[in-house]
Amino acid sequence: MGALYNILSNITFNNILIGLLSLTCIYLIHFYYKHFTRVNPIPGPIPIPLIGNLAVFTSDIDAWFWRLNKKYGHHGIFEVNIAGHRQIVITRAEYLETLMTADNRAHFMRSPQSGLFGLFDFEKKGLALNDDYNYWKFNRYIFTHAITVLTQTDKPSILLNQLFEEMEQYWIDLKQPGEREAVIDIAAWMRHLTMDGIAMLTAGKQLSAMKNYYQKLKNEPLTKEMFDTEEFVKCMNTFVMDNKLLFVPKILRNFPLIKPRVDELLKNCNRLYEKLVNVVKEKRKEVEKTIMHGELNTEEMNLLTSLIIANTEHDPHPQKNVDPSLARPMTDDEIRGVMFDAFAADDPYRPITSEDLAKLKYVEAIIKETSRIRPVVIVLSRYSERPDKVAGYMWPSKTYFIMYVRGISNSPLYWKDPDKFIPERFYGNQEIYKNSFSMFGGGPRICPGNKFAMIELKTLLAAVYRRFDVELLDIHAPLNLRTSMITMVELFGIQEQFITKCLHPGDLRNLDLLNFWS
Ligand code: HEM
Repeated sequence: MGALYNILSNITFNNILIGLLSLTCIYLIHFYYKHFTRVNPIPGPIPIPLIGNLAVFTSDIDAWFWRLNKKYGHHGIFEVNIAGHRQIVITRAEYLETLMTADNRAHFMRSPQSGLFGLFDFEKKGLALNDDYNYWKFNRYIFTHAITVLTQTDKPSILLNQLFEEMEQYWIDLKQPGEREAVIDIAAWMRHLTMDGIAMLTAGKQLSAMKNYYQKLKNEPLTKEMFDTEEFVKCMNTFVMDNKLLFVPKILRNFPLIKPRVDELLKNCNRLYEKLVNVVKEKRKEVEKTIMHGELNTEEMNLLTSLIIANTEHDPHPQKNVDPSLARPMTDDEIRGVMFDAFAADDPYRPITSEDLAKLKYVEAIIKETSRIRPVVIVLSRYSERPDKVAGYMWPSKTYFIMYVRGISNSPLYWKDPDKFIPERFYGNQEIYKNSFSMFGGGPRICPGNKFAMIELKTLLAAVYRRFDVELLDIHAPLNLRTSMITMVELFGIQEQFITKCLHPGDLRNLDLLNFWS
């Protein structure tokens, strides 16, 4: 005890400083030693310890990947480092085969829970960020089943037609008397319409997001309902755009510049979770009541009801010979996780029927060509659980892979004149090079909402262009896109503080001009 006291009392400030510097030096030497002796060294920017490549956090991810692909992507593979994790970026369609194969158990997972993921309760919840294989499989199984049942009905297109009609009325009303045209922020309207649609389809619940947005544009006095809905839309938007923070290494969580942003995102997420869990609880009570009165109408079910009764004795579509670990009902929190995914998954009237939709092949080609040039999801990630050969190299387990979807779908290797907008590429019997177009990803984690999303996109595109003559307000204005986990048109207004800032259509820059057909 005395010796220890002697040692401690002789430590000076200089000793502490030297100690800290030595530790930092050892860490740096260790980091760069590991970097320069890594398995399969391939080209890529040199990482900074802890952070990796700083550009991930400071610049637009889409523009960053585009630049890196031009510099390093020629051989079909390069590497980056995100928050201390080496990531192998694949830029050739032919190298995706192994990562996209449905039964290759080596690459089922998207990424292990690292960075700050643990704070946000994604572990074991939902699908998109769920990285516990067994829980993901359970959620995926129930969600896919529920959404498949829904998309086999006419419900999604009937609902979208109704929503479009509602939006149309607001647009016409926003037009000044005597004018033939109005300036409309299409991106903001589509976001509100999507929120209304998802709320209706998932929970059978009126969110009135469009109505409230319209009232806001009309400068009508705030009601609690308007405030709650706009807050929900704003919270979702904040999560989708600010989720880069999830990759910040745990050790930096309390750093002065990072802490307030993480706290804000966490507060934001918790607000969303609370709202969603309340919806689930309410719906569960309602379902229990209808079951008690023998009134459960399985024809009229929405996604939430399907999720609540899945694997219970009231499930109208029980699956046979199911792995017993998949045969239990979902908890409220698990349902909340799946609903969160459905809301966060972005995309954006004689009513258009499902037969009409099947015929709209050219509209589908336009959607695909737009998505080829500017995919919503520019990169897909996978994490290997076992050693495997990818892009000609043997990789150990626990390797992170990134499939650079935007680079591949714009590569002259697979597309003639890749910069040109040619929907005909997807029309008729044109051959598409395997894995060179992955709008909805591929393999076991392919987007389970893909059919629903296509119905939504086709219905809305056809409905808007059937009724309106659409022109860009400024054809030369740059595309106002922002990429986090997904690429979106930047929304004006929703990013702002709702109470302090109310926008008039005239305030909006870079928007769409609609000439009404009168
Ligand atoms: C234009 C619309 C959409 C696009 C472009 C899109 C695209 C994607 C992509 C690329 C993935 C990753 C797939 C992979 O890793 O291989 C994904 C995953 C997912 N999407 Fe979509 N999606 C859209 C709409 C939707 C909708 C409307 C829903 C729900 C109703 C949805 C639910 C999901 C879920 C839950 C996942 C995670 C699946 C998993 O990890 O197992 N998506 N989506």
